[in-house]
Amino acid sequence: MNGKRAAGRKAVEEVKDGMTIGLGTGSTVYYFLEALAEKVADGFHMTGVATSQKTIDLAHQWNIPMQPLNAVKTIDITIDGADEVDASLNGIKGGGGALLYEKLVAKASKRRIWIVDNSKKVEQLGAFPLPVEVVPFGWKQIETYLEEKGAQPQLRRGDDNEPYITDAKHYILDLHLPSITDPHALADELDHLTGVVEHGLFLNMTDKVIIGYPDGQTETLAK
Ligand SMILES: O=C[C@H](O)[C@H](O)[C@H](O)COP(=O)(O)O
Repeated sequence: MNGKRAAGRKAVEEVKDGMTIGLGTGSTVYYFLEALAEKVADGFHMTGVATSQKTIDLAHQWNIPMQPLNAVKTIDITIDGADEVDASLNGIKGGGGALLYEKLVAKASKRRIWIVDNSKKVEQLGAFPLPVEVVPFGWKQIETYLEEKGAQPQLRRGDDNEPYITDAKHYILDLHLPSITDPHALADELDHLTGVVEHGLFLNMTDKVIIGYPDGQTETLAK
């Protein structure tokens, strides 16, 4: 068993019959969805709200009942992955490009749980490139500004070498920062930058982190 699978399958214990469940994105969430689909096949009732087209596709494939975010009043719990998480349970997300919808779903959720393997645990955020979602119009201006700030932005590209396009039709600049000493100050700056739609700093946005280990064990960090 790998750590991602251990964390993904453990998270299924957090969901209860009748819940509206936010469904994150990524290779760890894949295992959660797989386990959830098994429960649904056994008669478990739930409504899923996806954070990406990839997750919608998987949910449809596995007969997980879904509704769009606009169709639900509130989300009971969201299970999502993360690219890095520190001891204060702050994290970087968006390695898979889903940060905008993930943040919207997280904000609409009463409880939020991240599932990660042990490689994602860090002392300080920033080794993982920080995704910043920007509008395509004038993205070069934002790149230049961030370059001058020393953030080493790099336009994310797809396999075809064309700019990667998010589900909301934006671009992503990945920032290569040496480390993030003050995530709150950086988040504040990015929040106020014209043309930036969202960034991958998720601060105070999870209640619990389930960490999976290669031997199949899990560890839980909670606030
Ligand atoms: O945009 C993608 C999400 O934030 C993912 O949850 C994150 O990148 C972790 O993905 P994975 O579980 O594949 O490492």
